Order: sequence, then structure tokens, then C-alpha cells
Amino acid sequence: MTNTNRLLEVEKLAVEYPGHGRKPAFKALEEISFAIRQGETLGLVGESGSGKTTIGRAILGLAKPTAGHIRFDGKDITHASRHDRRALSRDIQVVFQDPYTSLNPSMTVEDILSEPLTIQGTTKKDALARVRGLLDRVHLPANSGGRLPREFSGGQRQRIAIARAIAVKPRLIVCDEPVSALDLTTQATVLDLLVEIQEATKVAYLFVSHDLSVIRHISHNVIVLYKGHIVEKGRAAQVTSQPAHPYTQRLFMSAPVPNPAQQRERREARRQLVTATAEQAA
Ligand SMILES: Nc1ncnc2c1ncn2[C@@H]1O[C@H](COP(=O)(O)OP(=O)(O)OP(=O)(O)O)[C@@H](O)[C@H]1O
Repeated sequence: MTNTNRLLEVEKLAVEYPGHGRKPAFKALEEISFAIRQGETLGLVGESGSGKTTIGRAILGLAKPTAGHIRFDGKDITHASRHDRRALSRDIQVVFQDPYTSLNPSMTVEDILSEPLTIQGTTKKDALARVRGLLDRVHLPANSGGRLPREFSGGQRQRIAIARAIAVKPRLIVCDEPVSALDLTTQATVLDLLVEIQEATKVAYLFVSHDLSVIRHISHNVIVLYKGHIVEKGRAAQVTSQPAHPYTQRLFMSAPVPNPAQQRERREARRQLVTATAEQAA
């Protein structure tokens, strides 16, 4: 049954990357189920290789599901055609990790920001007329339009990428490690911008990160992935303060914290957990 409250529903999703030559096929995701509501952020956390990016790619139609369903606004988009995908890009957008490679270096900012609009059928003139508003929305100077990406810092480039993503007023943005290439201060300002945009537009985010402090800061709900499976999910405050699964506990305890006393406490708790796990296994 479709719950209309749910903007995105993922049900028992599996993705297998095909093998080639001697390389066998690889099951990157199995039995992945979750939902995101309008205006909500779902944080996706897990160590490198756990399958976070693959979930985002499947939703964007860039990785082919081998089982399960993906529904957007009640419509099954699991195997959407290229034509349907074009229409879907009005509703689902993406912000990638690396602001140095995700923007076309030879395009001016105004061309970058007007492109998603012209793809959706807006005239170039009307699209260009929207650029100033978008720059304002992401707090970039009004005269940025004629400049090239290389003239901007990493944080500013990520603001350009965010402006490009919100140009078509999407309802969901897949944010794949959008702040991990930025320094800590810049990370905070970009996260604040994403929250501000969400409050104003009710856009939903699927927010991929390996950084727990970032996930804690931005998410309403959290999913913890381990080797292609969900090992824990729940409200962000609950999962991040009282993780139930041993993997989540280990993951959270190995995350660096700025406070040395807390770091010592974590190290001791980690040591006790490792000892307890070894005793259980013995
Ligand atoms: N095109 C591909 N072909 C084969 N295997 C792939 C492909 N893309 C990803 N994988 C494998 O699938 C698994 C999940 O990859 P994915 O990029 O989704 O993980 P991740 O959690 O996002 O990792 P990271 O945090 O390092 O980006 C990894 O073991 C990866 O090596």
C-alpha cells in the first residue's frame, strides 16, 4: 500500500554490480527499505564501501536495481525510462562531493545555473532572469554570474552546485558527501545553508556522509549501512546518542571528537567494547 505521506519509498532494494573477465559480480546492496517524507532529511552513514553512494545512484537511475522497488510520490520509478528520468530531474536533483570536478570549468556561473531550467523547457532568457535570485538564495555576490568556477573557493563552488540543484525547485536532493571536501568552518556554513533552504522550501534530503557529526547535525532520521545491509535505523537523536547495534557503537566510537576528555572516554569505552566482544566470541 502506498503511503502518500512518503515522498520517497525504497522497498527491498538490491543492486548487484556485474562482473567482467575474472572479476565476479558484486552484491553492493540487499534488502534496503526506508522512506523519506517531504521536508525531511535522512542521513545515510556507514564506512567506506558500505553502499551509501550506490543507494543515491539507484534513486537517480545511475545504478540498476536487481530487485526491489523505488517509488517517488507514489509512482514506481525503479526502472524509469530515459524519457521519464528527464521529467524526474525536475523533482530529484543531486549535489556531489567534489565542487572542483562537479561544475563544468568552461561554463560561466549563469550558464551553469540556467542549464537545468532550459533542460526543463524554460527559455534561455527566462532562465537567465532567475540567476540573480538563485545567487541571492545561496548568498553569493550578485555579480558572480559572468565568472567561471575556478574563480571561486571550494565552499563557494559548493554554493553554486546547490544553486544549480535548487534551480528547478526539486522536492528531493541527493546530497552525496556534499561537505567532505571542505574545511570545518566552511562545512558548517554550507550545512546551515542546506537547512535554511529546507526550511524555506520543504525540500527533502537524502544525505550521504561518513562523518557522524555532520549526520547528527543535519538529519531527522538516520540509516546505518554495513556491507550493503541496513543494520540500524531510527530518529537521528536516538541512533546517534544511544546506538543499539554493535557496529554502530563501534562506528560512533571511532569518530574523532574535538574534546580530548571525551576522546579519552571514547577510547576507554571502545577498549571495553572490544574486550566484551572478544569474551562473547570466546
Ligand atoms: N561500478 C562498480 N562496479 C563494481 N563494484 C562497484 C561499483 N561501484 C561501487 N562498487 C562497489 O560497491 C560497494 C559499495 O560502493 P559505494 O560507492 O556505494 O560505497 P560507499 O559507502 O558510498 O563508499 P565511500 O564512502 O567510499 O564512497 C563497494 O565495495 C564498491 O567497491
